[in-house]
Amino acid sequence: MLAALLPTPGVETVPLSAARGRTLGADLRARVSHPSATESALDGIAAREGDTLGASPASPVRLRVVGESRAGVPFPGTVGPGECVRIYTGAPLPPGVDAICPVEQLTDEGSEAVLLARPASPTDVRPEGGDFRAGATILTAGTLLTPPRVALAAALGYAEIPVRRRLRVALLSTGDEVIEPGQPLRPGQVYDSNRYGLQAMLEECGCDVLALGHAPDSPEALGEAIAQAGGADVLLTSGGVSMGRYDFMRDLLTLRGRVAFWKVRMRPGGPALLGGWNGLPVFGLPGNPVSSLVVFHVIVRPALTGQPVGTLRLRAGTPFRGLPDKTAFWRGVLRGGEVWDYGKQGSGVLRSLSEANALVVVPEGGAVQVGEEVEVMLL
Ligand SMILES: Nc1nc2c(c(=O)[nH]1)N[C@H]1C(S)=C(S)[C@@H](COP(=O)(O)OP(=O)(O)OC[C@H]3O[C@@H](n4cnc5c(N)ncnc54)[C@H](O)[C@@H]3O)O[C@H]1N2
Ligand code: MOO
Ligand SMILES: [Mg+2]
Repeated sequence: MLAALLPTPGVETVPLSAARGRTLGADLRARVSHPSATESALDGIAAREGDTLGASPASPVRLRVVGESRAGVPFPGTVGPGECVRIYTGAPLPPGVDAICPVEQLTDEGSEAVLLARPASPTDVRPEGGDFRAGATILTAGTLLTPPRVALAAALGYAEIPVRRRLRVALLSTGDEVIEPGQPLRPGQVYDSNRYGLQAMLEECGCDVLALGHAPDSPEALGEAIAQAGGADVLLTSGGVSMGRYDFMRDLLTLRGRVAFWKVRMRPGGPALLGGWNGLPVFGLPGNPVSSLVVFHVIVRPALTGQPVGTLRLRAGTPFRGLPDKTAFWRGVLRGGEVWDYGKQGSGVLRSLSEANALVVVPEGGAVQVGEEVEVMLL
């Protein structure tokens, strides 16, 4: 799917402050080492380890204080036998020094420090390059820039970084009965929840949304609406992909574009479609509100972002039924380290999707008993 249909977006440069949620466009090598020098992890005094070995409350060790090393302001000299410097967290270790005694284990008498315990070095020393070394490739192209990775990019020495251009995704709701929220609702009509849910999911994964609004159930109107998607990288539609007389998406794409796949052995989301229209990839999501959002979660988002859906394994607190010919993605809730069936699994029950916090993946033909482990996607 990725190789055949989706464009590889170009790369642009953005300041680090605008990088969160973007995808890295090139490998990043460390421009510096971190730490940039071997430094202390504690506030205390730094000395030669050999001078400190016997220190205990019963036999304190006295060392002459010859200066201090602060973060960013190293001690300029060398520390000799019987000497020490005051040192602070992040400050470079002066030459000759290899042990840190924290303030909690010494008395500072001004010109002398009295050590009451033997330092627990080398754990309190952070070696130069212990996090990363200058020149090493630390972040690779295609990586999603989470907040810790933005911080890491800054630590590597980058003020701006190459990121993949945001995908421009056109979004179209279909259905004669589908109307804008806020209007009076006649019996049989439904507010357009898919448009807002899908738009929010697209924004969450860093896409620019081209809102095409809504088209009624006619091939002509659908064709006209789809033609408005020019300039987008991908089109997402919802509704009209199943078996009804007024479900036109598949026929329309078969006649005027192409269909790469229609129907996926999953529930919800069974009638999902992937096709093309003048070179534009088209995801036809089912109209049922839960189905469209679950297909987005399981298929569309990984395709758009290149990021696999993370899963974990949890014990089932309730049984989960399986389906003979489909993988089921049941709505679940996490409770006491287990996952429980939310119930109300109908594809139109949007409220249960909003209250669930997990999709429980039950493989085709399987069923899960209480206490068994099951694969879970967090929502
Ligand atoms: N005979 C069969 N019938 C159905 C099958 C099947 O295999 N055989 N599949 C069912 C499954 S599974 C699903 S899922 C739905 C998919 O339906 P469509 O994609 O054709 O969607 P519509 O018919 O247009 O609408 C279905 C349902 O969703 C509501 N809807 C549509 N758009 C929106 C929107 N933007 N916001 C909120 N709700 C929306 C619509 O009113 C309908 O209730 O087909 C089954 N049928
Ligand atoms: O597969 Mo449909 O999506 O059950 O409702
Ligand atoms: Mg239908």
